[in-house]
Amino acid sequence: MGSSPEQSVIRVRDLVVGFGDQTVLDGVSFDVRRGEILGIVGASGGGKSVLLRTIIGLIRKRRGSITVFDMDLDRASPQDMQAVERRWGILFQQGALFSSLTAQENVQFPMREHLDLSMTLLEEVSAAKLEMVGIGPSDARKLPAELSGGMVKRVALARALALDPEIVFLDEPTSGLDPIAAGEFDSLIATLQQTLGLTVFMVTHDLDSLHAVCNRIIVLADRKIVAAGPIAAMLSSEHPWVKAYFRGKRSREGAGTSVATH
Ligand SMILES: Nc1ncnc2c1ncn2[C@@H]1O[C@H](COP(=O)(O)OP(=O)(O)OP(=O)(O)O)[C@@H](O)[C@H]1O
Repeated sequence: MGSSPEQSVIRVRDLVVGFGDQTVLDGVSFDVRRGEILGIVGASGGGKSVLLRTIIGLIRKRRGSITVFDMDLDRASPQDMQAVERRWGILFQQGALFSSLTAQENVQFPMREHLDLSMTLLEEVSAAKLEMVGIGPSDARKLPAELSGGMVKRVALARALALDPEIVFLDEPTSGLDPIAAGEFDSLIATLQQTLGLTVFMVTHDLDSLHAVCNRIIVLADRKIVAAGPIAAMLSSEHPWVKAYFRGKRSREGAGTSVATH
């Protein structure tokens, strides 16, 4: 097929993923546009993480195509794949830092693997990445176990940004954070997206994140995409799950509060 519009950095078409008898995603198609923050929501166990992990190649799909930076991943050679992987960063659900390495060493890890930097430069660049996410020099020397949950997420984000990626994949980045820390993390993501021009693919349950930072939202239900669009489209959707999620009792609407961003 011909090439896609330039601004689509990820193109997923007719994706089918399953395990044994279970079909988790059944004919999912969507685009991620350059520079947007796309939120993925859906019921617990509905396949959000599976979708993320399939795109990055950790889960094998049954059918469909995934194109990243105009490269059909099925046709990518190992070298092509390596080149694509260098252009994305990933923040896994629990942060997934190496427990025996300090925060700064964790950030240096992908740099050591992919870049040929002197020790001095490695120190400087990793310190700058940590600074960017609000981690100062004394915390940079701590092990993950000595950091708070919010700090671990920040360090994991710095590590995801280590190679200056164009896309970052975030799997529930604010889960486990108190509302203030979650709000700070959201602001950080929005700021980084604006200053670095990142494209962000974010799996989340966090309604505040969806309201505050996502340009567009995709809703997964019954193995398919049942709604896609900005928050306004979610608030006016009549799909039962979308309605319950965005306008139900636990939503801002349901709680009777006005929509405010911070
Ligand atoms: N490696 C695997 N092997 C077998 N089944 C799996 C595997 N990974 C995920 N699943 C199944 O796929 C389904 C979707 O899981 P997934 O983790 O994507 O849900 P989710 O939408 O991210 O949920 P949550 O919001 O609770 O994190 C679940 O039924 C899960 O048990």
